Amino acid sequence: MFGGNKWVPKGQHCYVTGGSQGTGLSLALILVKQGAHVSIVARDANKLKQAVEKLEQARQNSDQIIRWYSHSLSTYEGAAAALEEACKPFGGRAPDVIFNCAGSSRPAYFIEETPETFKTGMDNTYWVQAYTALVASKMMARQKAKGKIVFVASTLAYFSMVGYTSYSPGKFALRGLAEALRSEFQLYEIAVHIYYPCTIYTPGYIEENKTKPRITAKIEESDSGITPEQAAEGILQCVQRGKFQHASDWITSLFRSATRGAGPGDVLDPLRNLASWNVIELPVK
Ligand SMILES: NC(=O)C1=CN([C@@H]2O[C@H](COP(=O)(O)OP(=O)(O)OC[C@H]3O[C@@H](n4cnc5c(N)ncnc54)[C@H](OP(=O)(O)O)[C@@H]3O)[C@@H](O)[C@H]2O)C=CC1
Ligand SMILES: CCCCCCCCCCCCCCCC(=O)[C@@H](N)CO
Repeated sequence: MFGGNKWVPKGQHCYVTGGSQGTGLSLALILVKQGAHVSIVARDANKLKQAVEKLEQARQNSDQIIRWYSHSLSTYEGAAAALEEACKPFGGRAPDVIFNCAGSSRPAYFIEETPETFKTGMDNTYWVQAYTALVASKMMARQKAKGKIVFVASTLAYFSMVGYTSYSPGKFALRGLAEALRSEFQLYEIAVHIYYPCTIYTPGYIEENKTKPRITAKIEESDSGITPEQAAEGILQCVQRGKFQHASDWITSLFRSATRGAGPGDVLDPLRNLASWNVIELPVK
């Protein structure tokens, strides 16, 4: 209760999806520096190789297993193959922690979406994390392993706005999944966490800005954003503080406390609710 059992990465197998760049790579680096075994998964093999070179430079001891796996995680087959391969060096044992960082966003006006782009939006927000949770939890339950599963959502999993019709529904869905799993996985002692970042200055952010409607970018100016290192620290804090849900910025905390769902709140929520009671509608007026 008083933080006595802080999770320590050293010697743990951390499975980091989206670990080839941005937030996932920053997280992988922190974990390697703290002595963890780290497996990173993404699609582009070249980026993965380069990322592993960086991780190797941060290695703390010769026992650390640091590997990359190239798979698309938005299909069940890809998610299952990636996890199976990554567990081989550990004798097939499930990872201690699954960090679901993979995801991407392609903002646009809704009427510009096609059935394909609209569906890809869901693949790269919801399925890209949900299938990994499914294969990993089957493995953990079968092995009676008390693992941890962490999701990375977004401020846009608490509220949505113009430009994000192909992105925020999938992030909202991750929230629904995490809340259900938090309840259900008490059966297996698998811990579930979900982190809600605001804007993160990453390669993915540069990419999404190429299609972002100007009005969307304008509204986002209220959010000062964080670095991938700060986001990685936020993800780690979820696990180390044993927090089911966590955000690193006040705007996201405001939206969380105003739309609380089934997760536990904190003592500042009543104050936040007072503060957000009228302002929260700003972006849609
Ligand atoms: N940047 C931001 O402003 C915000 C980001 N987020 C969320 O945070 C997470 C990290 O974002 P960010 O750091 O910007 O990431 P980046 O866009 O910079 O990197 C995304 C990573 O995920 C991998 N990836 C994407 N799609 C797939 C897929 N289908 N299968 C396997 N790997 C995939 C990419 O590799 P590859 O393409 O080679 O597969 C890459 O490693 C994402 O879930 C994102 O939605 C949330 C709020 C704000
Ligand atoms: C007093 C309250 C005022 C509230 C004003 C509204 C502020 C809007 C902040 C939007 C933040 C979006 C962050 C997530 C971005 C994201 O997930 C994408 N970059 C996708 O990667």
